[in-house]
Amino acid sequence: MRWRPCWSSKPEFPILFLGLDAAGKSTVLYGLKLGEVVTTVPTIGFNLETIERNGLKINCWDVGGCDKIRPLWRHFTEGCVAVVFVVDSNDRERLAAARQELQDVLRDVASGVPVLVLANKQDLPNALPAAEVARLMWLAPPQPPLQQQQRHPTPEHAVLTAHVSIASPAPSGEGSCNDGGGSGADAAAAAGPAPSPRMSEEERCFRDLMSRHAVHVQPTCALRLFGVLEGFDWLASALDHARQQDSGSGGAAANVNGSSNAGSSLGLLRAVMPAGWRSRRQARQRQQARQLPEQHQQQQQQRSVIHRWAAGAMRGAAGGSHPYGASTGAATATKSTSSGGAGAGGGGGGPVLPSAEERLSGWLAEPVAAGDSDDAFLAALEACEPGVRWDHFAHLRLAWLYLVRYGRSQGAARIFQAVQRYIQHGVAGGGGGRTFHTTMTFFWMHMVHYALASSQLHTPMVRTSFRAFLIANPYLADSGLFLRHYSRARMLHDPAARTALLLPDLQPLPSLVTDVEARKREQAREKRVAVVAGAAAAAVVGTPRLLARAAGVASGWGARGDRSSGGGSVSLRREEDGVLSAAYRRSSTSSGSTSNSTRSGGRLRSDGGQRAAAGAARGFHHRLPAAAAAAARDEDLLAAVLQHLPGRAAATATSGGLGQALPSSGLRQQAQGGSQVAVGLRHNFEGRGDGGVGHTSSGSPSPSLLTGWGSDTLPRVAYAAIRHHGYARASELLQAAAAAAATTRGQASTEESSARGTLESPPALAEAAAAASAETRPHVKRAGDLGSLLGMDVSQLQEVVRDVARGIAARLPTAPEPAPSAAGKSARARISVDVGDGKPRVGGGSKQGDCSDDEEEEGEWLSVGDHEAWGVVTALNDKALRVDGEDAELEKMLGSDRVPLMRAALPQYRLLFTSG
Ligand SMILES: Nc1nc2c(ncn2[C@@H]2O[C@H](COP(=O)(O)OP(=O)(O)OP(=O)(O)O)[C@@H](O)[C@H]2O)c(=O)[nH]1
Ligand SMILES: [Mg+2]
Repeated sequence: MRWRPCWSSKPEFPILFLGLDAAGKSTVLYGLKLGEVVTTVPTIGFNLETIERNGLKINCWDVGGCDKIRPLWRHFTEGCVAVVFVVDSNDRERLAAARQELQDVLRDVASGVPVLVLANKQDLPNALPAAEVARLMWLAPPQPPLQQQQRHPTPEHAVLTAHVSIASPAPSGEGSCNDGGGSGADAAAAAGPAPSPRMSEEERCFRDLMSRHAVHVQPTCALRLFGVLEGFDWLASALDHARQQDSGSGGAAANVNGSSNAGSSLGLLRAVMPAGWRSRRQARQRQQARQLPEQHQQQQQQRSVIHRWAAGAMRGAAGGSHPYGASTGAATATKSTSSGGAGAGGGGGGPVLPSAEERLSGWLAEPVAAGDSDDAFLAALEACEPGVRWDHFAHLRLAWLYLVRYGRSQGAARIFQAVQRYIQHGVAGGGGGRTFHTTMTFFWMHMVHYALASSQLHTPMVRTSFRAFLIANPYLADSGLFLRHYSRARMLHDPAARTALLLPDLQPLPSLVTDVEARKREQAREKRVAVVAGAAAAAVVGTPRLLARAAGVASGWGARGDRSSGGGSVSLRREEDGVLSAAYRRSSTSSGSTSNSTRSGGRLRSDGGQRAAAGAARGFHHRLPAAAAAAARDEDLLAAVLQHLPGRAAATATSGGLGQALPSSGLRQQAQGGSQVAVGLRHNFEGRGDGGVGHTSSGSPSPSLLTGWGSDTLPRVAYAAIRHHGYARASELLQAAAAAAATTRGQASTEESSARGTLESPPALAEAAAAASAETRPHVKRAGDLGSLLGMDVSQLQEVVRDVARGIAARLPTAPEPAPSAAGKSARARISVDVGDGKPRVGGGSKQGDCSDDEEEEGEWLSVGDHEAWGVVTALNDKALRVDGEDAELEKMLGSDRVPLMRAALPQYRLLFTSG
């Protein structure tokens, strides 16, 4: 595409991220942008992100690498000032293909443009070292003639020997095939052709091409953000070098620093680019256009689509709104980002999908035939048996199955093969007239992939049950979903869409699962939490005064700590919206009873409720009865859950009858009781407006209620409920489940506090219960806002399913440390460091409980990522912190004599200290 100048005050550099599919381009880009690892799905089209460094704006174009998209690369080359080529070092078989693609694309890139090759995925055990990647890609200096080399007994030995011979002389940095700061001339010397009679024509050609560029091979692990910055340091110096050379030779490089013609990136590019390259390229394009008018026309179309997306992204119009509205649930997990710029705008809440809802309800209501297993379905499909179901349901199912079983790359290939083969056999849809549609197949495969990636983060069951997958992603049932991205003309009437992958012309397909916009916001807040982490660290070294001061600073209360007060505690609590509450509690001990006060937001309050809730946090259980946990059939699970809902509202509700329709589970009676409870609880919620149903349950259900709730339980319940009752009534059930969770929590609180003998008073219990039920309030409110639960649509139901499932999962007593990719989705961490008696005690666990009186203090809360929270818990417990902050800040926080102590004693964990 033609680079369009952006008249901003800062010079801009367009940089291209290229590489085969799944090499890690998007991961690298967002690692660079956010300093975090994001969850990706294949990029269909491109991502465009601006990174600002040292007063420079770098526009990074991350273009999808799958084979169907690679022809698009050339549209992006014009005007780029650097190429970042990402290689999967673990994918040995495709190194040659990667080299070929690099060669092809560099033909369209101006001479002198530096090329940074990232030998990515170095963390994988089979990854080739960067030097070996360089050698195999002909980026390292050529080997001496064979007769001068040792003969290798085995290929493995050859690789090893070659690796040593290349890597050892590298003068700067591991795996560098030429000096990072070196000029293009240096690179040319390294990669250029050498007088080797053994060199093939192909290699000679490649080396000749590469000799026009400065090249650097950098080992990276994008998942750990290792090596990436080093690579870009090289790139920066290479660009700098190019500019200096250019200005030295009288070029217009003064523009770079914003002097004459300031801000014109085009001016900058012209300064950086050697003269004449543009006209050569244009001439080649003209020639191609003459040769292949149709192809040219198609290219023009693609180009205009890219233009539109890019313009959207440049304007920041992408906005991050998810194309499927609320239906994709998890707050931190599912929004599309500025990927490719949403030229057509995301459309906010998105339309209700009545057809999808009906269709999904219909699918779920279908009886599952005895032999209808996933294996049987695939086997019949692969054997092209005539009777195999071949409709939208079947397409989704086959895409889901292949992606779950074979993963991203292999799965995609199998989907294409299966569909193509099936159509070729003429068995699809009664035969005749059907042809394979590349763009349509791609679209659905991508959407299934996206749905899988975004929902599995918080609902693992979507990987094991196709029906659960559908429930979690109901928008997929809409067979017209593609119309949100493609015009009819493009998808249905353009013959090119059948044979090639056309980019959507309305809005880009989602390519990132992580909500990048939210991440950016969170980062801004995370700065502040470092102070709290400092407070926690101070607690470890036993400095109550510093702890107090740090905590005070952290929450803007002023330094109130006092060594003589006997200390206090800092507690952090992460909320669903990513906010972390921080509270410093000073404690004073008198006559055997502890009376604590929490100073927070300028108010002093009793922390009785907090203590009660903290008890609930530690002792909280949702016990699912063994019968239910073992229930193989979803219907039985549903019935068991209904049976164990608290009985308080049984007397008040008579109209719901959710369980009455349960046809064949044999648990009708229990379910019936439960259904009444469900409705009753809802009424109760609505009536009181505060959701306070918890401990007052007159049915006094067993305190061992609902253990075994996992993130899969609720989707299973929901599935069964939807099957038997339809969406509307199922939503009531979910409300009830949420309420049950709250109720149980109240009971657990009682149980816990009585066991500890610390709290028996009803008000405290009430507080704990209220705090617990507050969680369900949003769900109820959401439903209430609709006017009637019966009006609840698919997307809202979906939201409830996810929210509640997440809530319940988060409450499991042994909440595991969140996986990196799941950060921010489900785990909520609570940390407390008590230094009351001068000996720090560290506590941590999943968040619940101590939220009873924090609501008003929201403004005072600090944020922290899950990793930080969990990291602090783990680290403090292990007594293994690595303090990696500015010495000056540390000293401010801890006193200069303590810095070495901290560093020595706590080597493992990184805490960034800021002064707040
Ligand atoms: N083990 C490991 N996995 C990585 C690394 N970098 C990326 N990945 C994973 O590789 C997969 C592909 O990463 P992406 O960033 O989406 O790859 P991409 O190059 O953008 O792929 P396309 O968009 O299809 O062109 C993801 O599952 C990443 O988590 C790495 O350094 N190590
Ligand atoms: Mg990508």
